[in-house]
Amino acid sequence: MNHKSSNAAEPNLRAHVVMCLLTVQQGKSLSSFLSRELNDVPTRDRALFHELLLGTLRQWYALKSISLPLLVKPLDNPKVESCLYLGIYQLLATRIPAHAAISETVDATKQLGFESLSGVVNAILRRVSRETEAFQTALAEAHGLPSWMFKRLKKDWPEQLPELCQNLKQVAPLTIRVNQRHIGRDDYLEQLHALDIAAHACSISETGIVLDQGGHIPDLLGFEDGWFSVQDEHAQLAVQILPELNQKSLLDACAAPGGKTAHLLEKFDLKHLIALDNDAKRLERVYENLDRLQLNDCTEIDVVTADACTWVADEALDCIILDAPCSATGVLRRHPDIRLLRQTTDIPVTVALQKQILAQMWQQLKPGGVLLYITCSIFKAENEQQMQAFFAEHTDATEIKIEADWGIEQCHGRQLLPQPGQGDGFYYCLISKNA
Ligand SMILES: C[S@@+](CC[C@H](N)C(=O)[O-])C[C@H]1O[C@@H](n2cnc3c(N)ncnc32)[C@H](O)[C@@H]1O
Repeated sequence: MNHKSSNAAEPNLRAHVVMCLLTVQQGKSLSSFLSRELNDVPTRDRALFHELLLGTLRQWYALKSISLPLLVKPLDNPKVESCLYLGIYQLLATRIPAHAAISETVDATKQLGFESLSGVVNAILRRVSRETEAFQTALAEAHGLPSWMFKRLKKDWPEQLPELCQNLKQVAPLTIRVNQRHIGRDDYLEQLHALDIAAHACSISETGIVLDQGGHIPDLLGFEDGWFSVQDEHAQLAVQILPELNQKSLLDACAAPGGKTAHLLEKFDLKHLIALDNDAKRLERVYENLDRLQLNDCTEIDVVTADACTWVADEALDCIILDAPCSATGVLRRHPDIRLLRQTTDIPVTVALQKQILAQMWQQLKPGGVLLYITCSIFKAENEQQMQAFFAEHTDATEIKIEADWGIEQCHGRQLLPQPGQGDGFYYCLISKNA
């Protein structure tokens, strides 16, 4: 990405953040470019750069709603608009002194070539800095979602809506899954505490630990030796829900980057595991993860690049995990760019793809076998309603009710919504094929 300014001055950190905000507005996901951009940032500034970029995206629509009334006429300029949101974010949600936030952001506006509009940015930021408390209240009260997403969630979760919107604006905790083949959770926690690392056991996942402070994960005890993986608590429930699978054949139908594949191998002594995905690049991460976790030689493993809409197994399988491609609205806290990237028109397309993959995978399952359908979506169209359509069309399918004290029971399956300090939004439905 070229983030050189139109004048000769080297762009400051805020200008660099604004260029990244613009890249997201143009439709690129953070995961496709963030690590490259971070490499261009001096080490001492990386944490600040990361916080400003993700924080502004997290609050994007809330910042938009509170800044609109401050404009005499619409800015109609995505770069200057981004400068404004970034500036307001710093004033209302960080400890950066107001004078520094304002001057750096106004400089960035100029460096990006908008000298004439820098006065508007300056005036609005000064006003926000004079009335911080009122604006902080407005920011906290804003739902912070694009209006189509808000309307859909209002329809799907009317009772939970206010809390849900607030929770979606939070930062997700850093959660790991302990590799039971190397060390037990209690032992690992004890070792972390002995190193003065604040951490606690997850309440629902049997293998999860929440790290109370961030940090550089590869430096954490046992990382190189495969003692743990980073994985959301609610994502860890997939393997907890499944029946015992020792000596069974299993297909992980949308496997990359292999979070659930690895967890399956940590828990069960499978006869055969197929990890399938249509993204060869993402599948490389499955090899890397299984290698680090030392899970390569405990089972016969095939990693397959193929389209799950058409792929046919050589032999029918005992169990299929279908972690379907989805809107990823359940993981907005970890991927705040999804707020800007996802469009309402994406949803029916995604639902149709899920339906096609599900129908194809169902044919690869043995009679008597089980399929676990998973999404990290909080939209009913991808979850409960997808399952209603599936059961209506597949008379050889019977739901196995997930009896649990977590999540919300749906007419089919269970829905987890993002919880403060805990897991993300996930949906699970367990289905058996009539023998
Ligand atoms: C939610 S992610 C899977 C996460 C993975 N199960 C884990 O736990 O690490 C969904 C995956 O579906 C894959 N995918 C999307 N469309 C697909 C298709 N038609 N066939 C196979 N895989 C597909 C994507 O490449 C992506 O890796």
